[in-house]
Amino acid sequence: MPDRTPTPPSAVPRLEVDGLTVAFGGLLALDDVTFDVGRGETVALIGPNGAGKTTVFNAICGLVRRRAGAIRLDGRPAPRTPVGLTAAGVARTLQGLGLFDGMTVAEHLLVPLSRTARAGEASDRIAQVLDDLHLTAEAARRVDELPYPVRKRVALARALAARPSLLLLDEPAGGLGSDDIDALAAVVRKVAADGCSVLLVEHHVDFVMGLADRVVVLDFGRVIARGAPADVQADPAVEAAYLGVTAAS
Ligand SMILES: Nc1ncnc2c1ncn2[C@@H]1O[C@H](COP(=O)(O)OP(=O)(O)OP(=O)(O)O)[C@@H](O)[C@H]1O
Repeated sequence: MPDRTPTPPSAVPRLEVDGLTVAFGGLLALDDVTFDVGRGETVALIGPNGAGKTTVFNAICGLVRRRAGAIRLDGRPAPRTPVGLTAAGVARTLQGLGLFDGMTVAEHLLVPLSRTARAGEASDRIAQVLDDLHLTAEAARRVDELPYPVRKRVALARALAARPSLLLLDEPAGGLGSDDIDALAAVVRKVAADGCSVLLVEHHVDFVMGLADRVVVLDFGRVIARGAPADVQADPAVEAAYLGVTAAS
């Protein structure tokens, strides 16, 4: 008898990247990359410069053409447009932050809410996110007047404003000091505890190992290791390709 037991919804990963292959001309930037992120899970994608981490994000967001492979959200093909991805609960931060000089902190948070939330709901949500990210005092400040660590918090706050259920974080700890990194880790832990899935690209090894439930290691576009942080850290192939380099630099 075939097993007709329906798969419980919680068993379907929030994000599946399945056999993802991306080429830029003759360069194979991603070669058959497969991993998933469960609900409320934090998965880190690490690897040396040029390994293909940002290209994974760009493929998930429909910004690069796939040569092969599938990307699924809750078991269904992921939308490939920004509007479709936002509607599907996906939010992303960028390495370059992507903030708009001249706009205030609060105005940045209004952007992702303007399509969906009613006015009262939007202002309540903005107040909540500003509070969560310790940005209330800066709400009316122009972002170009703020120091870099605060600008980074604004970029994260904007990504969180619409309550994403999948958050893609591109080097969130880059350029931050240890106090800001600890505060960031606390925010990400809370977001994940509330059920949001997090995919994290990051070079800061201590931050990754302390935060991620699982780690996927890329090198030259291929997955060379995956598993619990301690197992990945102890993997000789990872040491040779990445962590040894990081430790020495
Ligand atoms: N638009 C593009 N056109 C051509 N080559 C590209 C493009 N984007 C990325 N690449 C190349 O694809 C490879 C993977 O780049 P990617 O930026 O994804 O690496 P990464 O792991 O994110 O690196 P880093 O840690 O430095 O951000 C690199 O060799 C890069 O030069």
